[in-house]
Order: sequence, then structure tokens, then C-alpha cells
Amino acid sequence: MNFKVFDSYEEVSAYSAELLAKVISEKEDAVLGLATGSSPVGMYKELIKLYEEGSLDFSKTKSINLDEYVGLDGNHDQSYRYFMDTNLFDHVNMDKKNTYVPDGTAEDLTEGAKKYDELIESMGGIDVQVLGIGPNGHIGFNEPADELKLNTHVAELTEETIKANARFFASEKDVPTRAVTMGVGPILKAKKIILIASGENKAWAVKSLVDDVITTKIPATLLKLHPDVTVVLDKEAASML
Ligand SMILES: N[C@@H]1[C@@H](O)[C@H](O)[C@@H](COP(=O)(O)O)O[C@@H]1O
Repeated sequence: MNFKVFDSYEEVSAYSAELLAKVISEKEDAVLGLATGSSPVGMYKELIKLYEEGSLDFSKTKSINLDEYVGLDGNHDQSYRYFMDTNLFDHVNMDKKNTYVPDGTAEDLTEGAKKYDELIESMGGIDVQVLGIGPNGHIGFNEPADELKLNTHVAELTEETIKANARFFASEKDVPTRAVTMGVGPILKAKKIILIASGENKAWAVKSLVDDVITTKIPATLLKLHPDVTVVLDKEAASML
């Protein structure tokens, strides 16, 4: 794992955008594994800037997102589809039909999850996967547990994650309790991974990335098995390293 620590979130965002832009400049039809949450918002802003300056072209890229809340359709302002549209897709020349987010309203969620894995395979896998990290070490919605799921599946959110994400909803009881998430399989199969973390509340989870332990109780520790992970941090998130 390669750790990069910056003084500010702005620098974290600019550096992460640079890494992603490099992948696109080397492969114009790159498959981008994208994430939601507050961590990558600044990176998306930087990518839009690069696009507007004419130094980045998304026309041939495809994207596949990590997760989506069960029960929220793409028009709900807290759905991850809506997040991606408003934070990135609506502002760059990406063909919307090449952007994929799991369907949290599918009648048969299990079947939908299976199809999502087939879709990832049919795209030839993910060239670069962007990740945030939960304060408890979750990635996507792969929550700490005795065992983890390999493939895309429906996940129950932990109490801690519901609390952490409540800030985006009117109240805690409005936070969906389930989500469709990629399993750790497709994440670890991505050719390259960029994990972004900022703020002191991520310091504990970030610290778990540097010791000699891999545990499903802290899903992000599985990333230690991957040969090309860059962890981009501000100094608060790096404060326990
Ligand atoms: N499912 C998402 C994750 O994909 C995200 O990485 C994490 C951190 O979010 P944030 O970046 O807002 O701290 O929490 C959410 O629950």
C-alpha cells in the first residue's frame, strides 16, 4: 500500500483526481469503479475542472458504482444514482448509458445483484476503483462481520453506519437499513485502487491499514492483499499512523 498524506482535503482531492485522470489518459475506454459519500466529492469537482479545461475526456469511459440504498430510486436526492448524476455525470461528457449504479428498487434484488456481477465481468473488470472508508472500516457497504460476501449482495447496515450516514437524511429513521453493494471480490479484482479518507473520525480505520492483520471485522484490511492501492489522506485521517 502506498500512503500519501496531505495538509488539506483540497490537496487530497486534487491528487486523487490526478491519479484517476492518469488512468483515463492511458486508457480512453477505462472502466471506472466509483464511490459515493463525502470523501470523493472534492475529487469529482477536480475532475469536472479538468474536463472543463479540456484536459480530460470521459466520452469513452464507463463507470460502475459500488453500492446503492435499497428502496431509493434514482430520483431520491439521497440515492447514490442521484449523487453520481449531480456530483459528476451531469457535468462531464460521459455517456449516461455507460454509467452503472446498482438498482436498489429491483423487484428481485438477489437477481439484480447477480446481474451486476455479470455486468462487471462483461466490462472486462474494473481498471480503477475509488473507495471511501467507513469509520468502522467498511468499504462499499461491506460491514464488519465474521464473514464477508465475495459478490454483489444485499447488505444490512450496521447501527454505526446508519448513524454516520444520518447526517444526509432528515432523521436517522429515514436512513435505509439495507443496501445493494459490490462484495469484496470485484473490489479486490480491480486493477488499481484509490482509497480516500479525510477527517479525524477515519483515523482509527486508517490505522488498521498499516499493521500486520487482515480481518473481516475490519473489511478494509483485506485491501492489504491488493498489489496496487494508493491511500490518499489528509493529516487528520493520518493522525494515528
Ligand atoms: N457506503 C458508503 C461508503 O461507500 C463510503 O465510503 C463510506 C464513507 O462515507 P464518507 O466518505 O461520507 O465518510 O460510507 C458510506 O456508507
